[in-house]
Amino acid sequence: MHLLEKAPAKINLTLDVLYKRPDDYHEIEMVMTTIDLADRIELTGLKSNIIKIESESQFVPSDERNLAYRAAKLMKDTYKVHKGVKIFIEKNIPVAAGLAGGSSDAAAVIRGLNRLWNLGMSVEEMAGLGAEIGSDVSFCVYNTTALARGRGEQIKELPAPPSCWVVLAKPSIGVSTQSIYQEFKIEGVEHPDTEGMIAALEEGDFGSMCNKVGNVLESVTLSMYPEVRQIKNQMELAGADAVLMSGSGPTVFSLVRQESRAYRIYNSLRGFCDEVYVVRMLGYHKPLD
Ligand SMILES: C[C@@](CO)(OP(=O)(O)O)[C@H](O)COP(=O)(O)OP(=O)(O)OC[C@H]1O[C@@H](n2ccc(N)nc2=O)[C@H](O)[C@@H]1O
Ligand SMILES: Nc1ncnc2c1ncn2[C@@H]1O[C@H](COP(=O)(O)OP(=O)(O)O)[C@@H](O)[C@H]1O
Repeated sequence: MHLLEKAPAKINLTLDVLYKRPDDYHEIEMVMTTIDLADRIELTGLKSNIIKIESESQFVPSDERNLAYRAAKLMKDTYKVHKGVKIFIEKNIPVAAGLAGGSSDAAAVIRGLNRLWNLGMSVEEMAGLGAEIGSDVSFCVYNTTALARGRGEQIKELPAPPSCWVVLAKPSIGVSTQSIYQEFKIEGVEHPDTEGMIAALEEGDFGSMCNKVGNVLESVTLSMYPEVRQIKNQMELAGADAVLMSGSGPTVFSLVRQESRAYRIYNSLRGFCDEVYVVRMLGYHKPLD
């Protein structure tokens, strides 16, 4: 048997750090949503009891370091499944970019194997298992717009953002999430208005959503990588309605109401940034005026 799962990227509309925990993780609060830039995961049942990873991308490991492999292994071990699977990953999401590509692949494998092996898991069960792989995997299992708390694994679904354009630009550097959290200092931090962002989504208010974006990790990554600041400045100059770095970076995104302006930003960035995308938000809330 053979099946497909889409694994979309996420962006952070907010990311706040509340405190550092004794287990060395940070207690966080973030509003995230999925966008129409996705990896494609193909699962094929195998008679032999192995997990095989295939991808044409040179950037993802094809062994047990791959988060998709770890998801399949965890599913097999937890549910004592004595069957094999081949996982083909069509990689479209930039790697180590703050877009949760690896986490989304892992989540898609969990959703897909739940179907392939008829395990009957609920979304909550799949998200709980996903949390054992990484902090962003639970959100990716839900594949929606949500408030994530704890170390990222406590998920509360929210209404989808008002429909708009998203321009993404990733400079040609990879950023280690761990190193950004390590450099982060809580003293003097300007916390984003998470409640205000939730209210903006509930009201479907595009302008208010743009006013409330904020990410406390942004200044850490901007100070380490000047090219990220350059992209941010360029997007602001080209007329974005809101500009923010996603996750620990280095991808920066613009939210834009008008399609023509989204392409103006896209064209203004292509000169000095190889990876630029224009996509839409996923999910539908309310059309813009
Ligand atoms: C910053 C965020 C925002 O969505 O995403 P990305 O930039 O990676 O997309 C997440 O918090 C990242 O999630 P994820 O990449 O799954 O993190 P994990 O693999 O669990 O952890 C990687 C490392 O980040 C740090 N970490 C992660 C989550 C958290 N709440 N506190 C932390 O301090 C820890 O040092 C950990 O060792
Ligand atoms: N399926 C996968 N796709 C992308 N990266 C993966 C995957 N499996 C493991 N990785 C590793 O995970 C790290 C983080 O990748 P990714 O999830 O793309 O970034 P981020 O957490 O910044 O959104 C990379 O160093 C990469 O080598």
